[in-house]
Amino acid sequence: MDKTHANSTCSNRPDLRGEINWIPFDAAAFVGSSLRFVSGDPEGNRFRVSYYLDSTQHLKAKVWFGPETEGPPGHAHGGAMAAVVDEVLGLAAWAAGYSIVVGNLSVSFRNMLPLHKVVSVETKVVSAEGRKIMVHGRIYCEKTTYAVGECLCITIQPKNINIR
Ligand SMILES: CCCCC/C=C\C/C=C\C/C=C\C/C=C\CCCC(=O)SCCNC(=O)CCNC(=O)[C@H](O)C(C)(C)COP(=O)(O)OP(=O)(O)OC[C@H]1O[C@@H](n2cnc3c(N)ncnc32)[C@H](O)[C@@H]1OP(=O)(O)O
Repeated sequence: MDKTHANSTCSNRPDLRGEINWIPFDAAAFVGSSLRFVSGDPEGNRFRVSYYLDSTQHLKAKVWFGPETEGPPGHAHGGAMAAVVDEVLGLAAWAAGYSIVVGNLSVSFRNMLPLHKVVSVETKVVSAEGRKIMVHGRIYCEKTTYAVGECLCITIQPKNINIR
């Protein structure tokens, strides 16, 4: 057997089920098929993602970090975590009704994230002032926080966006 996978859960389907009271959120139906970089390959070895809304309508995600997200040996690349924060927090603004792109993203890496792990992402739209929508969030599993993100989203004209 390939040593890399001998002790991993990679060959098993990661459990991306939501928590109690989370309702599945169909991101592709909502924003079109362009959102592929992080969540577009549900059978792949990079990320696998399921989206949900919690009981307070905040966007949540379950994310599996596969072997192709590797940075430090056995752990996720910081850019992989940043990409997840970018997509999930940006999508949270869309789910809250804002047509945005991300203008500024700040990510603090708090703990190394082991490969093959399923983690949760929580989001909260914390303010909306003019065109500036601030979304906060974090990647976590149980009591461990892997990354914290602050995402400044800027509204754009929906007519300038080609959703497909
Ligand atoms: C894929 C993204 C979506 C693309 C649309 C496609 C389909 C839509 C459908 C679905 C999408 C759904 C979900 C997407 C969710 C997540 C995707 C991941 C998120 C991304 O991956 S998304 C790509 C990366 N993203 C960019 O590629 C942005 C490049 N950039 C620009 O397109 C412009 O730069 C823009 C539009 C941001 C602003 O340009 P602009 O000319 O319209 O407006 P302006 O510059 O006047 O700024 C107005 C006020 O925002 C302040 N402001 C602006 N930028 C700031 C910054 N960085 N920091 C602090 N403040 C900032 C100004 O200071 C001013 O503030 P004030 O009014 O107070 O003076």
